[in-house]
Amino acid sequence: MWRGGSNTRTCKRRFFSSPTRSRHHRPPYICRLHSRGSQHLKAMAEVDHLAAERATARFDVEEMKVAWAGSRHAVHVADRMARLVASDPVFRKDNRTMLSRKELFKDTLRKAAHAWKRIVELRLTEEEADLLRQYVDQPGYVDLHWGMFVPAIKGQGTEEQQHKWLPLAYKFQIIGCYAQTELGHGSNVQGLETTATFDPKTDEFVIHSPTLTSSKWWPGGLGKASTHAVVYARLITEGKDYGIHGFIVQLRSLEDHSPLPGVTLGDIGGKFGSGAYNSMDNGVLRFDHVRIPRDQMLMRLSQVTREGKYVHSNVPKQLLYGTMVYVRQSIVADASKALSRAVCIAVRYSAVRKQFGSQDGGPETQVLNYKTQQSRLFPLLASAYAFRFVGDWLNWLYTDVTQKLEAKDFSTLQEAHACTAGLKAVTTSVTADAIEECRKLCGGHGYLNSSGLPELFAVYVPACTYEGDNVVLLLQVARILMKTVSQLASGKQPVGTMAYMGKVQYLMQCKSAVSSAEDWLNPDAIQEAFEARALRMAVNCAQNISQAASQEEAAGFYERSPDLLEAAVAHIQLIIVTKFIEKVHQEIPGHGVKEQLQALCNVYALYILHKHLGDFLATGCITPRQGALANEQLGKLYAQVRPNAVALVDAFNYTDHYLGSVLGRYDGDVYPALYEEAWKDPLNETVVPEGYHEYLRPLIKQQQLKLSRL
Ligand SMILES: CCCCCCCCCC/C=C\CCCCC/C=C/C(=O)SCCNC(=O)CCNC(=O)[C@H](O)C(C)(C)COP(=O)(O)OP(=O)(O)OC[C@H]1O[C@@H](n2cnc3c(N)ncnc32)[C@H](O)[C@@H]1OP(=O)(O)O
Ligand SMILES: Cc1cc2nc3c(=O)[nH]c(=O)nc-3n(C[C@H](O)[C@H](O)[C@H](O)COP(=O)(O)OP(=O)(O)OC[C@H]3O[C@@H](n4cnc5c(N)ncnc54)[C@H](O)[C@@H]3O)c2cc1C
Repeated sequence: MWRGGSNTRTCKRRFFSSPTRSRHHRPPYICRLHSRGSQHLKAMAEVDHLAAERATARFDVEEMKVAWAGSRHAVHVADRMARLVASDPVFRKDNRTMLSRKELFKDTLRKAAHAWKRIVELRLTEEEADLLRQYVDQPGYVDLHWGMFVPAIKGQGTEEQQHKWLPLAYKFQIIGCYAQTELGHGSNVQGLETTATFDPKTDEFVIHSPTLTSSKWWPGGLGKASTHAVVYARLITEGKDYGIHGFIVQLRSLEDHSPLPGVTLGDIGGKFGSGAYNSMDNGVLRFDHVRIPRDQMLMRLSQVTREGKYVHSNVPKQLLYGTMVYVRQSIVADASKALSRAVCIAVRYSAVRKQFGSQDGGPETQVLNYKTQQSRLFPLLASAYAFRFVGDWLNWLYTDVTQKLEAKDFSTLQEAHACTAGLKAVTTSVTADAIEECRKLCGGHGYLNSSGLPELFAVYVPACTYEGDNVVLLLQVARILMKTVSQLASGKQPVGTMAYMGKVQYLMQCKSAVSSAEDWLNPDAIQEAFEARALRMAVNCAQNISQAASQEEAAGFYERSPDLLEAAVAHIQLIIVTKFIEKVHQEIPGHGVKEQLQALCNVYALYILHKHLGDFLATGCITPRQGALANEQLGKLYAQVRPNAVALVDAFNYTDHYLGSVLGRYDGDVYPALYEEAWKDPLNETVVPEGYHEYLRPLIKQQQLKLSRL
């Protein structure tokens, strides 16, 4: 083993004591490896430091890959696309955090262009192309082009409008973004100020930014790349303000990319962290009476006639928010990806890392064997699987609602809104916190950029804000919960994910029958406790709001909003638990796969129960003794997960390129990688740093002079 410390220390001392080394030297450890020839390096690379961990797995990893990806086909396609990206030098990303903003942005343009070239050359399907872009793993204008601009036209454009604009977008003859948020308003969409005033004389809309706060602010891809935008503005015709509507507006010349007359635009500046979301050109945009033809108003939901008459189709006006619902749904699926990446890094590294516990010169303890490490890490592993399955279900729900909308059935619109908003809020908040927890689980090395975790955190954390601030979205769920509770008295039966509220008589007074730790393995016991908790919290809020008799209902809601948030979270956690339980009830092929998922499902549910024990106790759903039994069972489940942990993260099937982490390497050969990575830092290009002669030497000399005078 290379870790015969003394050699390394000698090399290091010699290296640091040599002031005359040339630029781009290699560190002595690496030289030593090279002097032994590439054969030795190859042998080193082939060592699987995690082989022993993989050997203890009690299930078929290949079949778990299928369960995770959704189908054998999905595993196969994802595998092909991940390898295609990993083997292409243009998609290199290990230097990303060292690039300046300008270099990073150019690198993003280059990657996007190259990805498109490969998609066309290889005639990739839409599914393959989406995966390829995902594995390129660098936020950029294409995300908004495909993710919001195209869906906005599809969802809100008429057939003629789709016919005109979509082929241009599909072939990248135009590049589009989604320009909704303004400097003064993001959450409050109805408060947007940009105006689109119809001029019947010319059959045009005049798009204008009347105030500083009406400047569009944040849209991704707007700053530097987009030629067009779907702009949300207040529609004014015949002197009347009809509220927010979408318009397709050209922003830049298709010849030289310069802004069109009346358009002022640019990038809004650097963002949190190195690399990360700085590859995206989030932009600012102002209009000075910019004219567009009337037929560039997205007219599927409402129209303005040639004469300037406003006509609203007989559909709910909230369909205007359809693009946001679509993206919120995809963000839930993305949460499981980001979370599983972080967990994969932390689990593999925790199996490699050893601290303390050596007896008689024997090996030290793998940190993964510490119960505290397990109790912090395994719930996150379980959450990654939970979010994956609830994401699949949400995708089904979204497709189902879309089909119903096509048939003018709007009955499930509220359910789609509540589920997408609530699940987006809970999964992104948990994932952002979990990435940070994984960083801590990796100790000091987790703080290095080369661990991949700082960048993953920085790129992920805005997910708690974009597509709806999580608190604002949870309050939407709470409002729907309150509406549902208020309708119970009239005998209206709740449907979909609210259906459990129909069992109000039972759930308000039921007592958990759990009397041993093993009883908590019964899914019915879990389901009942979660349903009772969620319902009782919602009913308590409703009672508190109505008891504030002197107040208007809205004022009561406002007063009680912190409690309402918690009630909304309880409802969403119930959905996640329910969908996980439903998943493990299905037939799942593969030796031991179902058993592992069952264990993870129980970990997820009992961890939430333990974490929110106060809710369960305060609402009287369980007793303190039952709470303690749940915790006892949780400990047993962690022991069950332990031998399978590495294989459970292998099942995510991530390439080392996609993970982008020296700590999460598949082969677990962490230390040489960490060591080599350090030398790549630009600061190590010279042994004596720039600035030495200007600042360090004079300081040291001055101090020496002072001392010599004493
Ligand atoms: C290392 C590198 C790794 C890289 C990879 C890491 C992974 C990264 C993953 C990336 C994934 C995706 C990338 C995405 C890019 C993000 C780009 C971001 C884009 C944006 O942010 S776009 C802007 C989004 N803006 C918002 O979300 C605004 C939020 N506000 C609102 O939605 C609304 O204003 C509101 C809902 C809060 C309030 O609306 P309002 O009209 O005022 O009405 P209310 O009075 O509250 O409600 C009225 C009724 O309408 C119902 N309602 C509200 N919304 C909807 C809806 N969407 N659908 C259906 N019904 C709705 C509401 O329930 C009320 O009903 P009621 O009258 O009570 O019956
Ligand atoms: C990285 C990134 C990319 C983005 N991309 C786009 C894009 O492509 N296109 C686009 O149009 N927009 C985009 N946005 C904007 C984004 O959608 C908004 O920032 C988001 O919707 C939040 O709105 P806000 O900034 O107005 O927050 P605010 O609403 O100002 O939030 C500030 C605080 O007020 C609280 N708050 C607000 N309202 C309430 C309430 N009613 N009750 C209780 N608390 C409340 C919030 O919880 C938060 O704590 C992006 C944002 C980011 C960060």
